[in-house]
Amino acid sequence: MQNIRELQVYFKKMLEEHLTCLDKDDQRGYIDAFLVKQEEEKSDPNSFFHEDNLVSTLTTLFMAGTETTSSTIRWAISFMVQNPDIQKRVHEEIERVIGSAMPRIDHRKDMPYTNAVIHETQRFANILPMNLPRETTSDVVFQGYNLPKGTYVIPLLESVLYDKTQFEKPTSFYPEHFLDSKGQFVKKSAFMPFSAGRRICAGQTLAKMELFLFFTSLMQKFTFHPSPAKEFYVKPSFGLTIPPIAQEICCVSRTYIN
Ligand code: HEM
Repeated sequence: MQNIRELQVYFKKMLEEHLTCLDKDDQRGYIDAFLVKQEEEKSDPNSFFHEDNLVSTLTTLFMAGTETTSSTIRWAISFMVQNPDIQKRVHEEIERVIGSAMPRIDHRKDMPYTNAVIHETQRFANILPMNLPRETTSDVVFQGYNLPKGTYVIPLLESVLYDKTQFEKPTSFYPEHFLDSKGQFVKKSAFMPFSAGRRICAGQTLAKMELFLFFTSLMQKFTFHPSPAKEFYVKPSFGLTIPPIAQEICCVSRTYIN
């Protein structure tokens, strides 16, 4: 998919296909539910349920929901290559809790170390350091500062994710940030890669499930090593979000899996 325009053309085509076999008593998902609502409200000129909004929300969901997760997984793999001891502990936990079964989301509560590694990946990778830009819709007084209506606001997530009053080793990859002394997972209020407040990431729950399932599935099947031919670096690149730079790595199949 080259750009937003191409994506929109693709979604418009998809809507036409959905319309040809739409059954309001057997809705297949978001698009069908939206189209049924659109039909119900077609006489209302102020309805939000029209084609432009459907294409726009689909484009937003697609763009917000793909690169974010894939960049985070790329960081997680990079951190595993860079930290073989941490990778080994994740493998051990997977062997103990999941074995060769297919990873499921209910495994997560029994996998504090892996969960901490994923949280630490999101904290340390910091893929949206400047969040999404926002604008005040009315005059606001925030902590003694006047922000007139129309003020451009860039909440710096990085300032929280790397806050040394909240994280013991903010500039290191340190999964223990999310573990207590007994090795149990602990939540941190400063863990804000999804932002906070009313405009917090709409896909947060889905993203957390995806990250756990994708990461454990990859780690169950592979051990990740640096390529013997090239030096391995963990460095940020550029993009809509911030992924790591592209690198050659070796993915060695884990033999205990049949
Ligand atoms: C690692 C994965 C993800 C991260 C780190 C992430 C992070 C964020 C952040 C920081 C925002 C801006 C919130 C704000 O303005 O305060 C955001 C917005 C949003 N995200 Fe995510 N996101 C992720 C995955 C997803 C997924 C999987 C979806 C859906 C499929 C999604 C859908 C959205 C949408 C629709 C918004 C806009 C919300 C709004 O403006 O009200 N995100 N995300």
